[in-house]
Amino acid sequence: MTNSVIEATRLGLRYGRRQGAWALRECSFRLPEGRICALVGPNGAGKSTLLLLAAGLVHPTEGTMRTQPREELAYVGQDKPLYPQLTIAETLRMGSELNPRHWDAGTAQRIIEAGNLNPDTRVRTLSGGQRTRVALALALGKRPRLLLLDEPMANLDPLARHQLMGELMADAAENGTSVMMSSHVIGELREACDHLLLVAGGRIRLAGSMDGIRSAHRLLTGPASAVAGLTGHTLVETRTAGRMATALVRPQAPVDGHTWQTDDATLEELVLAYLRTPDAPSLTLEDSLITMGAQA
Ligand SMILES: Nc1ncnc2c1ncn2[C@@H]1O[C@H](COP(=O)(O)OP(=O)(O)OP(=O)(O)O)[C@@H](O)[C@H]1O
Repeated sequence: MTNSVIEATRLGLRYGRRQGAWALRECSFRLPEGRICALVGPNGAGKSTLLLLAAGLVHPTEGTMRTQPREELAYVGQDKPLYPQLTIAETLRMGSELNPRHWDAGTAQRIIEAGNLNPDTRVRTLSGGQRTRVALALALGKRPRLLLLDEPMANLDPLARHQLMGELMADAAENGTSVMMSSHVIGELREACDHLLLVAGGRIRLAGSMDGIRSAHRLLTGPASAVAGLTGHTLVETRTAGRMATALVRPQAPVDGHTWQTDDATLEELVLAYLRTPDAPSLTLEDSLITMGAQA
């Protein structure tokens, strides 16, 4: 089995001492090394909390989080703390001084140049999107084994988003970097990511390789009267319109092809079906299951 870069076992976090609600509860999963993982879920699902735990910036209330040591991981949060009075060049110099053994000046510089940024510009004069680029240059320059990104592209225009995502993914592929990245833009994740973690209400709903999760599901279209006959399969969601129904299922046996038209579900269809149906049974694929003896 591939090494894990993250292993969460019955992980839970409650903000505040006693009365606070649980932001995450009973989360168990592993992230195999080398994956680019999309972290998806509605507002308040627990995505930022999970990334903070993976970055070692907060500690679990219960359970365990095995992750990478500080010098092997880079975390870029939503607020991108940079020193406003420093220039871009000074910011990168600070990065190299803080990471003397790992620093990859070429990569950091390439990310800055690709955004046509002048290294002598002060951070305080940069736009939100330009700051994102500097924060990513700093993170990638660190040459991390695990890169954690909390909605990294949120304030970028669509073109800059597409470009920076391309640069990020090319860099991760070249260096075998494992990435966990939260975003609400499913289209961008579908292109870039090969692994999925869907969180809702502080719980893991789907975990595993993107291909594995997609091939575990079928979208069925057929007569509404036949829905009752689907009990042999794991039913995620059914929707009826007049006499017709669509059903997202995890087939447990061959599907009756005379009754149902069978299609692959898109990533959007899968995510939305699970979010609309909080009671649908969760799925953690084997590649994401915590097993005894696995090493983070
Ligand atoms: N510092 C905090 N103090 C108290 N509660 C918090 C704090 N940060 C987050 N929470 C709560 O924890 C839960 C999970 O929040 P979190 O920010 O992890 O969600 P998220 O999935 O990242 O949401 P979004 O998509 O809106 O960024 C929410 O109910 C939120 O209100």
